[in-house]
Amino acid sequence: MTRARRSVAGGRSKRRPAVTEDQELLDSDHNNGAWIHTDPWRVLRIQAEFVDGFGALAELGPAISVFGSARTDPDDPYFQLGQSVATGLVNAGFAVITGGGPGIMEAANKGAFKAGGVSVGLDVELPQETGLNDFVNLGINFRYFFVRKTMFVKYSQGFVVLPGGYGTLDELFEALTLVQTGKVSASPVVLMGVAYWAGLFDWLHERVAADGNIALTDVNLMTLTDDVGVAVQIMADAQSASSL
Ligand SMILES: C/C(=C\CNc1ncnc2c1ncn2[C@@H]1O[C@H](COP(=O)(O)O)[C@@H](O)[C@H]1O)CO
Repeated sequence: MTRARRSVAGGRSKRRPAVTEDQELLDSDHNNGAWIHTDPWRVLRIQAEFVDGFGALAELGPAISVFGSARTDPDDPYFQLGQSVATGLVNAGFAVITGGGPGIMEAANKGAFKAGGVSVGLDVELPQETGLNDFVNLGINFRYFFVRKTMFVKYSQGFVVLPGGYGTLDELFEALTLVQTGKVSASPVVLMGVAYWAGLFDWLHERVAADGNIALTDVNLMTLTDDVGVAVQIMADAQSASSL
């Protein structure tokens, strides 16, 4: 499979930025108030990222986003799980979308790539940026986190979430919030790594739902499984149901 690597931001160097574009936008005291003049123009750059992202992904077809830790080693069992579920998703006719970085992202891209599928990496400018992993065949570089997050949601029909930290939790809860509030049509969310997620799942049941802050149906937006076949079948069933 040929590799199409695109940079939404254009020919940026691979040097680590001292200050990222997100930081310049979000730190309001940055640049001694120069933002008063630069932010209105920054909107055009943000707009261009949306345009380029939409252009690159418009014809992707059915796809599943796989989220998980950037720090998982290739010899970790969760790396193997991420690779296997991505292979299963490709065999079921899905493209696989990740953040394009190391760890679980690389595992999922590897599984998709080696299965001959479309392996998307949505990379983002970070101070500790590592660049796209070697198993991405449709790669896009974003400067703005929120633009990139829009792409995960807009071009995925479901989400598979493996163990991870704040980044993964942010992506998981964004997907859940959008489904819960009806901002996107019901999309399956599968958590893989039952031992890892069980504590969170129990807390959501026993504390968050019990206190009335979410409904039990909100907890049930997620399925916990370690079984690749089950995860893939959930995505395939949802896809068939949505195309009826
Ligand atoms: C931390 C290291 C590299 C970071 N590189 C990343 N590249 C692309 N996407 C990333 C990166 N780090 C986080 N993400 C996104 O968040 C999720 C993982 O975050 P977590 O905090 O590690 O759980 C992941 O799904 C990405 O979308 C050097 O090791």
